[in-house]
Amino acid sequence: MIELRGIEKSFGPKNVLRGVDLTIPKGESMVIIGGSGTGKSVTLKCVLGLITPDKGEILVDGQDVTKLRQGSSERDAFLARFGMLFQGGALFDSLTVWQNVAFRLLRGTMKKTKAEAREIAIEKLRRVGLTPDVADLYPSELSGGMQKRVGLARAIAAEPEIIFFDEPTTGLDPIMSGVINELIREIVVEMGATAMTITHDMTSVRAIADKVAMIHGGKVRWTGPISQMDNSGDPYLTQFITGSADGPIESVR
Ligand SMILES: Nc1ncnc2c1ncn2[C@@H]1O[C@H](COP(=O)(O)OP(=O)(O)OP(=O)(O)O)[C@@H](O)[C@H]1O
Repeated sequence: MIELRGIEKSFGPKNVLRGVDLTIPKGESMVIIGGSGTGKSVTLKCVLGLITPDKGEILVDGQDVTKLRQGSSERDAFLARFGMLFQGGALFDSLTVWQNVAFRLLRGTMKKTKAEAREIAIEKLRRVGLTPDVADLYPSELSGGMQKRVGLARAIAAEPEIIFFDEPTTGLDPIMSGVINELIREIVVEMGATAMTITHDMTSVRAIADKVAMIHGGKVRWTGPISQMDNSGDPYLTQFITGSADGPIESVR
């Protein structure tokens, strides 16, 4: 379970987060939506411990993330429980596909032998629809959609309890986006993982979410099950999901 309580974060005069409260129960998939620059990435970075909030608590299974010291063994053990699919895949160009997937299995607390790591990598590649012959290729030899699959295989390689997806469909065509969304949903359900996703893509929201949270004005404006999103009665949420220029959200034209 992930709990954010009263998270505040400013950068200079800019108050980005003004008291974000959010609970993601164990095994649920929460998708965070909101306009550009509303603080979705800042929220995610706070949970990952990459940004320290000015105020508030972030509890992951009761442990306060904001109190873990950089570089401490507690923090390393804590991060080992997370899987992450970054925007754009973020693969290492100089490593082969299987070495990318097995990245965390080749070093640190999860270190396995090279042969074991490669075997797990190939099994995870298969899970995301890639055949073993791609294992020895380099990321630059793959299409964008295949690179996303490799990123997904890497995110699940260490069997994390919690997975983060940052804009998982950016840069993909609508059909490939649909395939990736479906895979994410299947894998999250199958692993019983707790998932937190940031996206602009409403198709992703509908495919991936159990629950949705909309961030606006530095706070969670609305949160609820995906089934209630279309009839929330909240004018901000309605404007956002329908992509309308008219409504309470100011748009710069
Ligand atoms: N390290 C930083 N230093 C200064 N300002 C920052 C920093 N990180 C984020 N910001 C500011 O915080 C605000 C929120 O940024 P954030 O990236 O979280 O938005 P977002 O909701 O993820 O947007 P998008 O959907 O466009 O990715 C922006 O105004 C951004 O300029």
